[in-house]
Amino acid sequence: MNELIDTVLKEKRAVLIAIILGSIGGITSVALFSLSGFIISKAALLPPLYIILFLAACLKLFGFLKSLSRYGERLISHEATLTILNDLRMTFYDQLEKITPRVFTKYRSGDLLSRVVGDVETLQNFFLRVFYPPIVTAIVFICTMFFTWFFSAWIAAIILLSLLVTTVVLPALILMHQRKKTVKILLERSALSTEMTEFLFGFRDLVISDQLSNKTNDLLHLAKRYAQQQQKRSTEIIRHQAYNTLLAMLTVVAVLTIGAYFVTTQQLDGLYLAMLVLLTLTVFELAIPMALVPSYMEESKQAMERLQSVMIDHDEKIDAVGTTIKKQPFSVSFHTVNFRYDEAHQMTLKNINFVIPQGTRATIVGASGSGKSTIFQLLLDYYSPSSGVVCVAGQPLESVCSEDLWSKTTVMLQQNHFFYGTVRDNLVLAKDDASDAELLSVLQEMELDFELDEIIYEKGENLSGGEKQRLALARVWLKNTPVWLLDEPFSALDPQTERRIYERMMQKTMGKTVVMISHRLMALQRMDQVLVMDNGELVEVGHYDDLMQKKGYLYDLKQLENNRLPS
Ligand SMILES: Nc1ncnc2c1ncn2[C@@H]1O[C@H](COP(=O)(O)OP(=O)(O)OP(=O)(O)O)[C@@H](O)[C@H]1O
Repeated sequence: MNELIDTVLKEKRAVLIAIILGSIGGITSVALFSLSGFIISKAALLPPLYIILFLAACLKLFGFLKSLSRYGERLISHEATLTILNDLRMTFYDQLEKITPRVFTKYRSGDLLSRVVGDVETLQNFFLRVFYPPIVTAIVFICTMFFTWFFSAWIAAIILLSLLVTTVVLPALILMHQRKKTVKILLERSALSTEMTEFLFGFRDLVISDQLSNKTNDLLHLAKRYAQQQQKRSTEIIRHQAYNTLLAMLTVVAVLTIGAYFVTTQQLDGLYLAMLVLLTLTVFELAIPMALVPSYMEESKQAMERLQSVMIDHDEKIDAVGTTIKKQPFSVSFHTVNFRYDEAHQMTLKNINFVIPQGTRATIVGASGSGKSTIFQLLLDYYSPSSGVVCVAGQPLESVCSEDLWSKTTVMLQQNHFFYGTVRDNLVLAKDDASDAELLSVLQEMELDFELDEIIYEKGENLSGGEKQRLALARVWLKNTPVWLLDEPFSALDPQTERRIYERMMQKTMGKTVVMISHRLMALQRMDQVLVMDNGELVEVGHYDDLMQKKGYLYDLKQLENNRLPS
């Protein structure tokens, strides 16, 4: 909550202006209606016309001031709210970026989406309805009280008592009652968003496996539960508003009754009775929204806690400030590295040691599931080793700024994302200042016959597996930093295309540090080193010719491949 208050206080100027304008709006509103009551009573006594004209002019002035200040208050407060929400969303996103992809081990995409969109959106109520309106209401009430005091201390006391019940006692009771319900509504929204996202991701598989109607029913059930929660909340809000309205009406009746009594006992001039009644009615109208403060406050608190909880587990990563990598291309090394994924029962990497000197090329081979891609996960600082040290350019990775590492490394993973948009949009992600001529030349090198303005569907749905891979390779070509990490870059290509693009890659990466993961044991002799993984262990490292001569793991793998795929 303190963090939320700090964020709001960054907009001090807006807060102050909103309070001033809100107070002027409230006071002029009370003045407008009080004066109306006074004019009605005064007119009955047939005063000189100029007095009526003067009072009517004041009435117009109050009306004008009320509208102007209300407009100003809304404008300033909404502008500040949008800035606050923008700041919160950016901060959350920046922090999320630092802990991706490790954050996905605990949170699903839809849940994160619901937090970054829904929970942040919920926080708008904190400033607009919780933070400054009670201050405005208090100021207006205090001014009204002083004004009323001139005419009757008793009536002022009644208003004060009702004020305390409306703004303190009732909200406190509501808050106690509200807590559990607010938690539920955010959780239900999150559950719906999470399932909906997975539903969309897996839509095709659900259709194929004839599970669409089951999953749709699950979703409808979640949507119903969320709608029920929303309905419950709306009912609660209306009920609380009704309590306040009832209280306001009782106060008006009390003021009228006591005022009428004081008129009969001549303790109050009858001229002011209508004014005091209308004043009470107006000032309590301002207090009715106070009934919503507890539920909005609780909801904001829950939303903020949900945002913070994502970060709490990873704050050492968020707060880390690393140094930049000085050398280009840089070496890559693992020193006695052991690693286990959070949920895994056993070590995925066991005692891994290797050095890939700067400007050399290495291929990691091994059976599926032997831990090859996990080496990349650690190298890219997506995960930290359970023990041991991963170094780039001789610097331990934990002391390196991750953004610097990512910007200096050209990476192609097994799964590459394509966004809905043109071929150009998807390529310039790798190099935003690339000219059309450059993009077309890279497409040609990748043997892709695409127009730059051709549309690519979400996740590259309208591309073949091989086209996706070549488009991802085109990005690699464009980024082209001195260090390349490629995970199975040719697995979806036919052997001829693979050979041609492999050849181009070898030309392009001369003098660069390259680490490539490959299932196929093709052209390994052209690499400086081959690293052989088996069941999480690095079982062989060396030049292809030496390893083949040794007739160890690599030799066996090669024999297996030859037997399986006769040349
Ligand atoms: N995010 C994860 N959380 C938990 N376990 C994981 C995760 N990613 C991979 N694993 C497990 O770690 C082991 C090694 O996986 P990894 O992806 O590194 O293998 P690989 O050698 O690259 O396999 P392939 O050649 O099939 O891509 C596997 O048993 C896998 O199930």
